[in-house]
Amino acid sequence: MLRQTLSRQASASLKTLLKNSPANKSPAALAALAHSLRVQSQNHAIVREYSSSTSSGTPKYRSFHTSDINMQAREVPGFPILEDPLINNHSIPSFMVGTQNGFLPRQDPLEKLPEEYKELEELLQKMPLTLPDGSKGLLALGQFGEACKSLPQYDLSKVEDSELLSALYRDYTFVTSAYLLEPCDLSYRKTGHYGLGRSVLPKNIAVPLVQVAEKIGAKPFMEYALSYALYNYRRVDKSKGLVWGNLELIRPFSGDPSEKGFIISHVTMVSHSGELVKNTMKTLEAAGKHNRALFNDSLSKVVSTYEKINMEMDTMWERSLPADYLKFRTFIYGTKNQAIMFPKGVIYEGVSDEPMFHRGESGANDSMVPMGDNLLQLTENMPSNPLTAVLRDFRTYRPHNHAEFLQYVEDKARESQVRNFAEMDANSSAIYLAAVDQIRNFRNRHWSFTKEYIIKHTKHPVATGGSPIVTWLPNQLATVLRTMQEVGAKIDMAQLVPENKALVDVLTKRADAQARILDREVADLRKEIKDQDKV
Ligand code: HEM
Repeated sequence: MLRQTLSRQASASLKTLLKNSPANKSPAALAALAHSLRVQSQNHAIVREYSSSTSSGTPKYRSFHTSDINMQAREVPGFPILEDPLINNHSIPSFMVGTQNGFLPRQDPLEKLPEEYKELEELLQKMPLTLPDGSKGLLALGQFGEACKSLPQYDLSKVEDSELLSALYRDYTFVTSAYLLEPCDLSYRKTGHYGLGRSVLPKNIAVPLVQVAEKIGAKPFMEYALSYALYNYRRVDKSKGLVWGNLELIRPFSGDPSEKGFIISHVTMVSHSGELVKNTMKTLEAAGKHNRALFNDSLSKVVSTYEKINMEMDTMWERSLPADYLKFRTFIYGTKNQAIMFPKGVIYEGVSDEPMFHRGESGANDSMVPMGDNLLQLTENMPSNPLTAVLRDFRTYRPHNHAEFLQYVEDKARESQVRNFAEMDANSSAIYLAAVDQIRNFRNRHWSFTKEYIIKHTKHPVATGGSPIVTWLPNQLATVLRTMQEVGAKIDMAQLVPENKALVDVLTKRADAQARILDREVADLRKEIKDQDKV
């Protein structure tokens, strides 16, 4: 009944939106809008429920049901993707997959809160370890927790503007993480050990945070896309692009230039994701229709887009220095699988007496690599083990529309048998191998980041997202390398055009060598860092 009512509300809002919004003319935009409203109505029905199970350590806050949402989505053919980001629309969610905005928000993030939230805005301005004028902020002085006491408990129940909701969610998650992790940061800077975080989130923070999280269908804790990285940039010159040099952070924790480099590098990479989405959809369509020429062309474009993204990623080394990472990392830890900081989770005062546990902010919640994993059917080639279960869990920590889209790509690739279709033709196989190699390139560089930015500086066994630091990333990288070996071994080299022959030769040899090195590295690091089988 509730669902029917919400559906009726959704279609009424759809009519109003279509009437008022001249930008919504394209069929894809209309389909996406209709879909979003159905999803919104569906989500409202779901996210308000709380799970009763707590003793097992499962989060009390219940996550959404992808399958329910998919049932709704079947009414439109394929997955509705925004061709126009509808930047003037403040009703549909800020995060909706599009061929222009990709996985970035439809509108640039709201930079400053309206006057009625001035106490929250001022608190955030004074929060960072180092303020823009070089002086010490509240976190450096250990005064943030105390300062939170004077924050009014705003009532957010009437807020409906999606842009404002996104900004409030971002800002409350920043306050929450700073509040909970301030003691850990102080302790880490003094002793090199994190110690206990705060275990109770006061109600003037917890209640509005949960209100806004419910409204946008998110977990009430900092997320990669919805707050820390993809909703945290501003263009210096509004007429210029999303490029390094034209982007600043909205909310820093530390104010260190390396923190800005770390976050903004994610944004500049994701700025290419629209192109990736477009060609992923074309590849799926081509495989479904057995259209070899379109398949080769669109999958080649997927490869060249990942190349751009990987080149952008490589600039991380100079934009954010390995020696600086641990200076700002403390604030992005989660409360799940963090036995040292949050052994009993966190109680949200005024919301529930049961503790909640959430994974911390992590690039694992970015959607570009999961989309590639699903398109190339790598996800289903992952071993069936607890580490792969963590990968699945990470996929619930992102905007609903991204999660649904990833599910769609996974289902569609399986239905169209993307890998088999590629393997039926030697030259398509070579392009498929090149696409998997881009995912290898990403994961291999990423594994180097993890060794250089983290493992060299701390023996803390768990990453910010709550995964075991030595074993989790190699679980996926090893799958990629194994897939390359499997595919490479089946290619009939005599059928390849000369450039593909050279390519296949290089890619398969490199995959063999890297697989051997990775095994050795993991075995050695397991001796240095404990608890690597705990997930
Ligand atoms: C200094 C740079 C970086 C470091 C030290 C780093 C560290 C990590 C760690 C430790 C994880 C494990 C998950 C967890 O948090 O529990 C992770 C996962 C991940 N990160 Fe990063 N990261 C960096 C940059 C990036 C960038 C720029 C991206 C781009 C979007 C990214 C995307 C990912 C992805 C996709 C995963 C999941 C990996 C997989 O599926 O195998 N990371 N990151």
